[in-house]
Amino acid sequence: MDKPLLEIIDLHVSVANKEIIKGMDLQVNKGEVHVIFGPNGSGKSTLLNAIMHLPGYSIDDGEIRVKSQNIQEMSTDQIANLGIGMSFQHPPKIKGVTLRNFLGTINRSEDLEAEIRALSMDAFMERELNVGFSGGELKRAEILKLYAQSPDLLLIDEPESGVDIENIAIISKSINKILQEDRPMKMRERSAIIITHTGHILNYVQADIGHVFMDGRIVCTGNPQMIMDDIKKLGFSGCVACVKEQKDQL
Ligand SMILES: Nc1ncnc2c1ncn2[C@@H]1O[C@H](COP(=O)(O)OP(=O)(O)OP(=O)(O)O)[C@@H](O)[C@H]1O
Repeated sequence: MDKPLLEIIDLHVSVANKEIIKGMDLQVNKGEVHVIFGPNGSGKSTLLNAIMHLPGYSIDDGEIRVKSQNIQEMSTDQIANLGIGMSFQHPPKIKGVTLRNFLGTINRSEDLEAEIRALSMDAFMERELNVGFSGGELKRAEILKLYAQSPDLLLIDEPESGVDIENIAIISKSINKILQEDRPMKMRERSAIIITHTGHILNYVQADIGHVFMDGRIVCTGNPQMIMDDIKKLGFSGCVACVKEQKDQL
């Protein structure tokens, strides 16, 4: 059995002195795609930002292990070098650095030029990174960045927000390529955590495990499509009622 790619144990994270993640556990194994659903402001982005040790996110308790290594003392760069890549919900603009220069410094893929064309990013290569990019262009650039980086674990924050249906299909194709969807499941080396509001991405990217994240914790885990169907029918208030009912039965 391979070691888990990511283990999160009783994690507590605060931002601006406010506790946002209140004790959560998660394990991601090689080849698994996890999807996290949750209401606005519940702490989903905070989770991904904390895994990457971005500034402003304080890990107050608990542990994050990547490939069995405790990453507590590691910098964002060191975590990325362990094989974790993140695409942001709101990617930062970087003036003075072109998309071409940026990709050149991180590229580990063999066929980047083909993927630049597949994501229709040819015309953006000499532009400053994310400066003036539209919503769809930002997301295509983020996924191209992940493609170049070819990480073992992809952290994808809201790939479909601000993106039209055609672009979701283009972005998903690229995500599937990174996730080696052409291989039988057991042969896939890469994993992902995808945060989604609409669940639209599930029409294109096959997810194995779904989680509902509310008030700083995972409150439910199961089949992603079934969870999404329930959320569409009953809303997140339906999740609250379901979790309460299950607790009452214990
Ligand atoms: N730098 C910050 N300063 C103060 N509060 C912050 C900061 N960053 C995040 N928060 C707060 O932390 C909470 C969780 O935010 P987060 O972005 O993780 O939620 P989310 O579940 O990803 O939300 P959404 O679905 O709306 O993107 C929110 O209440 C947010 O206002």
